[in-house]
Amino acid sequence: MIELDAAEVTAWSPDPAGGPDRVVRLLGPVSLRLTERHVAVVGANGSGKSTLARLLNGLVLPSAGRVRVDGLDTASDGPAVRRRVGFVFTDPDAQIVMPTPVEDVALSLRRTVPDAREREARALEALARYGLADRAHVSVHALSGGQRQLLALAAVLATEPAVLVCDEPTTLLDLRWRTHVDTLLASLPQQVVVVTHDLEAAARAERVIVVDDGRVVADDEPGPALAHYRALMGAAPSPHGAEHARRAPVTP
Ligand SMILES: Nc1ncnc2c1ncn2[C@@H]1O[C@H](COP(=O)(O)OP(=O)(O)OP(=O)(O)O)[C@@H](O)[C@H]1O
Repeated sequence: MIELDAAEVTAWSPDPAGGPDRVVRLLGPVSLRLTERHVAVVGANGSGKSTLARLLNGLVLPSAGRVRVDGLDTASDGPAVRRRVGFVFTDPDAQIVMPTPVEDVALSLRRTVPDAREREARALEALARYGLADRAHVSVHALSGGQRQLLALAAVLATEPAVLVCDEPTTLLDLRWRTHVDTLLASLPQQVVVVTHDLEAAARAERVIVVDDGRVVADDEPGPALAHYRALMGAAPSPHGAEHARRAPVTP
């Protein structure tokens, strides 16, 4: 379980008026218990979604309050937390570092699988699982954007994290790849927390957290949470009622 207790993130920021740097609050205080298998985080640009996502695996540490994953504190147990919580960035190029897919996935296994041959075999298995078997030995530059995002996911998932946090994993993808990655994320056995601007994808989560101006302003099932977000953005309600569909009563 992920627990945030009055977690706040502050940073030093230059004063636009030319005065001394000031401390600005980027997020919080936020208190949450995340137990659902699929949680979506939505909000305007610059609202604090990435900051919240990064708190969950210790990429960002709280300036005040605490963040714990299965009882492990992100501030004092960072490496153990990062073994439990995998993180996928919007831009796969931010996390692909090796020349070929098989080497890249193998790199992510370096701590858990000491034997190089076993590591390569496990990397090939992971690539096959995510539909990249025939791309295992090509240059990563020969992969499409969608294939690169799949590779980034495969490399993280190969380490078998208990939780996967994805920061806008489909923003750079076309509709076909977006659907593919969304379907993959929905099928994973682990807890998945996804930051997204895709409200249809958010509507399929069990819980939606709406962030605005560094605060959680709604935290609910998709219907009410996304209605709140649309109202906040001054957007018209969903024409298809997409965010209500999942929760519609089922009549026998
Ligand atoms: N290290 C930092 N120092 C100062 N300000 C920061 C830092 N990191 C983020 N910010 C600011 O904090 C705010 C929230 O940023 P964050 O990246 O969490 O927003 P976001 O909701 O993920 O935005 P987007 O949808 O555009 O990715 C922004 O105004 C950003 O400029």
